Amino acid sequence: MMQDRVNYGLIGLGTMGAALALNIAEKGYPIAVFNRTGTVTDEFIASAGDLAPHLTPAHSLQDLVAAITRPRTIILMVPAGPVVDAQIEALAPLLDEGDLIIDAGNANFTDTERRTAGARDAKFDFIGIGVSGGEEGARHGPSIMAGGEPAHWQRVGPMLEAISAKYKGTPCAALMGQGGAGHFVKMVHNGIEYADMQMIAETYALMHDGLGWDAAEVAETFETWNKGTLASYLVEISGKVARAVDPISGGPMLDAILDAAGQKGTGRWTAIEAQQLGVPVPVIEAAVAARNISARVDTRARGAGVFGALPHPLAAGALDREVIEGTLIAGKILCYAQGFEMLAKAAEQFSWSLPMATIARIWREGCIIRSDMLNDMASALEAAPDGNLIFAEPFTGMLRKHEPALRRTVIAATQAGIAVPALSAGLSWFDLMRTPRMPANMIQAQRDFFGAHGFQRLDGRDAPHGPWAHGAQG
Ligand SMILES: NC(=O)C1=CN([C@@H]2O[C@H](COP(=O)(O)OP(=O)(O)OC[C@H]3O[C@@H](n4cnc5c(N)ncnc54)[C@H](OP(=O)(O)O)[C@@H]3O)[C@@H](O)[C@H]2O)C=CC1
Ligand SMILES: O=C(CO)[C@H](O)[C@H](O)COP(=O)(O)O
Repeated sequence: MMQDRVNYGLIGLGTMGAALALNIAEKGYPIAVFNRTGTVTDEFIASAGDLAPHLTPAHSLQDLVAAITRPRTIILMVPAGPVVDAQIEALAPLLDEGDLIIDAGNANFTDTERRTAGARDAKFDFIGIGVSGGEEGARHGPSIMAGGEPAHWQRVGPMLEAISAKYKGTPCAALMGQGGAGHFVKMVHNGIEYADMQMIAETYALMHDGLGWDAAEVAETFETWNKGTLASYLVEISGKVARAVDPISGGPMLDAILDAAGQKGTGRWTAIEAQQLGVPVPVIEAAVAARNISARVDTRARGAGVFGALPHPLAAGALDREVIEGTLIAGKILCYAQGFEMLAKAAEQFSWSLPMATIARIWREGCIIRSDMLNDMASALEAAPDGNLIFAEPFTGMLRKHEPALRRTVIAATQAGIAVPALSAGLSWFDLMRTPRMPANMIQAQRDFFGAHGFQRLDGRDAPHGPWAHGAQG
């Protein structure tokens, strides 16, 4: 049998790497694979079935590099951070001119910028790509947000498009821009993912704790919503999750799961970068904070003991399924508007020409935040790439329609002590976005009082300081 010509290699046969390697091999790109723990490689090949002939196992980095024909393209699918640096360092002496390392994990974009710059002095190239879709997506078609130069995209774009998800035949993979652009977009994707998940979880609390619905009613609600405006992967899986039965207790699976959300960092990075850019993304920030609070299980139990446990049931007739659906629709629009505004600001700050409409398009399939709404978002961003989605139809009209539901929900939830931090952060942001005169005049006066920072007058007259300036303290 003729040997496959292998141009690709992959390091890290964990959840994502194994699935991605099979996807790549299946799409006609034979690939050599290496994993730190060699038995994992052997088990991977043994279970690869028909694809095994297109997968070349390697048990050392030297073997991996030797198995790949030049110019080599080697994909890293290992934990973000120092592990990526260690892999690059170990690979560097083995590589030749024109070889390319692709970090496909969830790297912090600043690391990708640093590594890209470092590779300029080396003989190999380096790019970072964001991959979303979990294990299933990696295996059958993820959404891919690539960083790098156009020449890199020319080189690996056809393979990335081939393995990506397709939305009505269009590949959900695209070049975002130079350096860390791909990983930045993936980071914001994950920030939105945190917010979307948190808002869904808040609606679950309203139904479960507030209205006292059982798991079947909650599941049926998510299933119904998934047939309408909210149709999305996260609402779909929430229905499946709510319907799942714990094989041990026989009760709802959700009732058996500890209420402490994990996180690997991408949501937190989104909030940090948003602050650095001066872009308000309060829904995402609230979602990150809610995960942090969820992890403080003991403190919450102490708080319940000292101050009385919450939540209480909702007042009779306070909310129903339609109102909560409208609430989630409004919250989702507000959160995506914040995420896209952050991307537009980053493009300006980092001199990236982020393809805003394309980002919405490649998120329509394959990724965790895929949803029907992204189709209209792509059209709106096509017309106004720098525009805030709340000012674009159909979202302006949808917000007008669903704002009363969001407000009613936040009021009812607050009265019952059902915390809805992401939904209420969305509402406050929306309220501020339509408040011509904020109380920031008080802040300006305070700043001038204690620090002689000055302010502008509404009437345009010169007024470097207020009448308190002479007695300013501190
Ligand atoms: N899981 C998901 O849904 C998604 C994950 N990602 C990102 O993809 C990357 C991989 O994630 P995932 O597949 O879930 O992770 P896993 O934990 O499933 O796999 C990690 C892989 O990295 C290897 N590895 C771990 N530590 C080292 C090390 N010090 N040196 C060399 N190899 C090491 C492991 O090898 P060994 O078998 O020897 O332990 C394993 O192959 C991460 O950056 C993650 O954030 C991106 C999108 C979705
Ligand atoms: O990138 C992903 C999905 O898009 C990964 O699943 C990531 O791990 C999710 O983030 P976290 O673990 O912080 O919830």
